[in-house]
Amino acid sequence: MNEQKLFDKIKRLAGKAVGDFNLIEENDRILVAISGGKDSWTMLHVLKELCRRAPIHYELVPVTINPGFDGFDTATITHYLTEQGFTAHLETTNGEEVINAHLRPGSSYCAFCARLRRGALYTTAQKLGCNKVALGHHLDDHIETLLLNQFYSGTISAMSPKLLADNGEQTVIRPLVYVEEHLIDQWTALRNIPRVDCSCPMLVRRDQKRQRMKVLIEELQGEIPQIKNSLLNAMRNVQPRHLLDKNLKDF
Ligand SMILES: Nc1ncnc2c1ncn2[C@@H]1O[C@H](COP(=O)(O)OP(=O)(O)OP(=O)(O)O)[C@@H](O)[C@H]1O
Repeated sequence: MNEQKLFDKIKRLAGKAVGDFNLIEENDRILVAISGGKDSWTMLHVLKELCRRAPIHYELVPVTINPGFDGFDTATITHYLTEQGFTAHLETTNGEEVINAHLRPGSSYCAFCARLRRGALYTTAQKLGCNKVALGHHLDDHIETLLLNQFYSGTISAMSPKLLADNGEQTVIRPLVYVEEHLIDQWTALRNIPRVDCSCPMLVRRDQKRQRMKVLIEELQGEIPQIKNSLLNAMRNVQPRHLLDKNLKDF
């Protein structure tokens, strides 16, 4: 597929998610969370294009949380945002210091860092008058989380495409929920989109459990070609009657 066809496909899938879950409404001011990685850049391009053609009015406000790790390349992020016609909002946190001081032994560095970042995103959304926060999680992220939670946490849950944040103020949206990661990989490579990583000292050991889920799904895909769609459908087709949760059913 060429660059345009790939982008059209990604845009169609994101547009479907926006419609299915009512992700964007009139006069929304959406904080678009930009890590500098492929997923968030793709989300920004798609939302910008959908915004251009939308029958309703909404605004996009890209925001990057600088986690404070040495080497985090804010210059590339600012430059690319400016090139795309946006103003860069950078918020610097002392993430590394907080993590080093408060992370309990055995807890996940990445998960702790993500929680801190989420807090910083909500605070920034409030400061900038944004009622929504858009995150770049794609279909593979959703189904990996579904498996991770079953295998390691003993819950049947994943990530919602639309969820009121814990602070009760902002709504988190995930417009790439239907977009497979390989489409994003291919499109960002063809389009020469810059890739900035978080420069975290744990980067090489990062998310090993998630990586395991990724490999497992890839392995099974040989045998079950529709596995990703099937897992996506499982999240849309919960049958509490056939589960064991006493909170969902009287026994
Ligand atoms: N430093 C950050 N500043 C702002 N938003 C962030 C930051 N890091 C992550 N996010 C948001 O959270 C989403 C999920 O983060 P995660 O660390 O899982 O990234 P990822 O799957 O590698 O995505 P990406 O390719 O965008 O980096 C990102 O797509 C982005 O929207």
